[in-house]
Amino acid sequence: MSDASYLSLSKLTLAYGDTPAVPDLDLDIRKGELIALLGPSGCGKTTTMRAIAGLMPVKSGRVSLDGADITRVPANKRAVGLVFQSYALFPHLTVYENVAFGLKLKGMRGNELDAKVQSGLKSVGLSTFANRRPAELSGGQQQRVALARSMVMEPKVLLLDEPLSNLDARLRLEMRTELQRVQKETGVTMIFVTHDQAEALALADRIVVMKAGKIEQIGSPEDIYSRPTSSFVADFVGFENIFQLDQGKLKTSAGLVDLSSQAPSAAGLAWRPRMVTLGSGPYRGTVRGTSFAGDSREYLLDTKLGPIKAEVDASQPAHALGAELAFDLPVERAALLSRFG
Ligand SMILES: Nc1ncnc2c1ncn2[C@@H]1O[C@H](COP(=O)(O)OP(=O)(O)OP(=O)(O)O)[C@@H](O)[C@H]1O
Repeated sequence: MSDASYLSLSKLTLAYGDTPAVPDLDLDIRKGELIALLGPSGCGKTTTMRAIAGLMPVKSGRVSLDGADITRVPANKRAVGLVFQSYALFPHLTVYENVAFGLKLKGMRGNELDAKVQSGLKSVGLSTFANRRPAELSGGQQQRVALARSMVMEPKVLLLDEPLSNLDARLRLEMRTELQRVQKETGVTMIFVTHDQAEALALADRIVVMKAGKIEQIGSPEDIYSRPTSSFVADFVGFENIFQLDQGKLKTSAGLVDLSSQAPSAAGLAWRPRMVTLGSGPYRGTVRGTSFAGDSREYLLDTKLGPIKAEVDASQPAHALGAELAFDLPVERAALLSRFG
């Protein structure tokens, strides 16, 4: 095992009966990494997590962890923790008893048990809530109990399935920081599933973008945000102006359109709205829609390239609906897509 493959999925194929869900997946995760599995509904995120946890039979391929093949090892013998979106706390047990539950099953008792539970509660800031029951806690606090309950088991890998999706916006931000802190403090390898790109960008060391059971791109948050390599990833992370290149020109519904400078070698180009130059350039558009977003203003333009979205600083003079504007899609600012469609 190298450092780069603490948890390794090799040619992993997963199916529900005869319906394939994940074909031939390869993924290597380093010890101590915080990984986000990101992708639209149905792309296979949960299925992949279930296979790592041992809750899904593997059709073919291999899962290895810390140098051992765990493909056929039962879930409770894998040292893999799982935190569900619904927390799954025992309602009749106190916070303390919930955190102690798994340790007791392992036979831990007395002072050793007490010390572990106290330290688990402390690590998520819930020491003073030990005697409450789950129903007497906020969603964020319940999530912390679920986290503490998994962490005290000292898993080699902790899997979190949409861990923040049941929380309101403020708690979500709070728990993001909390998750990151616990992960950095303990150094546990964490994989979390999300379909929220902002969450993945904010939390992860590396993001794995999945599409239809396959990995579309793996990279740092900066890579995924700024350098998507396919039109699918570009679209998923908020690029709006996405074009296929054909003979060095932009392919549009009205035919091929020249670029404003030499075409790079790529299958396609993509621009975020704020990468579009508004007010000068070789193209013309008519303002069809405008929306104000505090710091910026977004324009929807009707153009011969099709609809173009541009975003400018709100301090710039506003343009009225129907105004004719020049614009540019600067080639040097575009994301270069090596795969289109
Ligand atoms: N119990 C099941 N039986 C049959 N097919 C299933 C089952 N669970 C999931 N699938 C299928 O497997 C594929 C992957 O589903 P999975 O739940 O892993 O996706 P996901 O990315 O986690 O989606 P979501 O974000 O909606 O949870 C989908 O095509 C889905 O329809």
